Amino acid sequence: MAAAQKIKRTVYVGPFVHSQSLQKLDICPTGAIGVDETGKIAFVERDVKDIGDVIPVTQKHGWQNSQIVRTKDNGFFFPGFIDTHIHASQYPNTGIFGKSTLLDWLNTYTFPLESSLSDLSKARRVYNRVVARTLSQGTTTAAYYATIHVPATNLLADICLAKGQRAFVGRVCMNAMSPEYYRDESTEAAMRSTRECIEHVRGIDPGFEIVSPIITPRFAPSCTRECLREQGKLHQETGIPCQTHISENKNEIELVKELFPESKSYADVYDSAGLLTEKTILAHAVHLTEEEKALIKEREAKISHCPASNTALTSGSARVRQLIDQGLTVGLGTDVSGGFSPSILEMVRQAVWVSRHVAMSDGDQAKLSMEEALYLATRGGAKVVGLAQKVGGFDVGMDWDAQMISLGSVAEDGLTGDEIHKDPVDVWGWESWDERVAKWVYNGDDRNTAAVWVKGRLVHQRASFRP
Ligand SMILES: Nc1nc2[nH]cnc2c(=O)[nH]1
Ligand SMILES: [Zn+2]
Repeated sequence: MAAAQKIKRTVYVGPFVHSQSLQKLDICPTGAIGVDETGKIAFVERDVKDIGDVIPVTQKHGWQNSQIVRTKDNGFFFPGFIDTHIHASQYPNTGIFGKSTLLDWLNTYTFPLESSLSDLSKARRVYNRVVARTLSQGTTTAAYYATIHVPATNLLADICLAKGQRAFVGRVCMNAMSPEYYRDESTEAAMRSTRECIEHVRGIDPGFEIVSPIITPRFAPSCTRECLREQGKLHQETGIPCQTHISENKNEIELVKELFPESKSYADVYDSAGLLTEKTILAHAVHLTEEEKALIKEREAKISHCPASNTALTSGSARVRQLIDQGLTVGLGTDVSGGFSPSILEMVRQAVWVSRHVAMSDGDQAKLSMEEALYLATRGGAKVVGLAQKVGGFDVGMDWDAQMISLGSVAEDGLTGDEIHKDPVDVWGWESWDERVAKWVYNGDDRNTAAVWVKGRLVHQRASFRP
């Protein structure tokens, strides 16, 4: 059964920051957020006169005997990050990509590693670590690709539930153009395995409250038409979300044209199979045509922007400003291990940098601001995974999927050698709140992530954090 954690009513006291809109951050230095026993946000107070004395707030809401959790050291609460695209199975290869590009990278680095997770003890090591690592970096929701293996995929779902990370866990379907040693032997076999994993998740979390299955055709080249169609039928019958890759790399696009000459486009291959819907996550979308963008918008399919991966594999620079301006829904993805980091905070930076390079050729309007990239990492990502009403911000009625950021004490003289390593950010005391957030975005890392909650449950904390 789902880890139905009974939790205590808690008031989270201190500054909080979350996206108000795509362009605007809502920064509230004097906040108090009440989270009830089910992990839902019950109230949000913005003008706590003395955050040292929250009795008046607790009395106002009749929450006298609730637990109090305070920020400290120039800290603030921020919504949990949403990783809309990550290959849990590829985690050991993080940082290993050499000078490869997608299609050779798959054969050289990726298929060998993924196929080795048939060894369940290896899968256990990899999956325990990638869930622990991403939680430590504030990722409260992740859309995971596993491998073709049923036991290992079920294990990933078990680990996410046990550790309390919200997750979409996808058994990868690939019955074409894949190595003999690593492929589904037929459409029937692929669908049987996928259904087994869906039923496993239904068994451990019947309401998909924390862990949900997700139908995962790897990408068009690695599935026969029949296999794509069967997954499309399953997607339409069950309403279970689906994730895949699209238009990442120019050679891949040419390959799809050769393999599916009857289709009008890459997006049309998925659409013809019934895989292009409002519950579909399309990773990359670097080289979409105008027609494809219009079709994706019409189907309300979602986009996962994976800046680190697109740069590492020289796939291209996604025109995110254009995608947003044309009304497409965009979130961020680490795309480990095409991407070199499991950190969504790093993806916020990478999305800003990729947009700067686009701007150097397309003009300033292409630049993404820090605020916009943080929106993509939270509310945008929540829309991509279909949880926009539940997570991504601090609104009453949402779940407390949150992280406490601590920027450390104001910089003093006389730090000893080792102390300088404690905090990656130097705060001087004269910064505005906007400036503090900017310092976290551009200089911060997991050393600043003091604690992480999912649905009100404390799922990660640093030793320095005492709830
Ligand atoms: N980046 C990336 N693109 C893909 N396209 C198909 N499979 C993959 C993968 O594992 N990573
Ligand atoms: Zn991917």
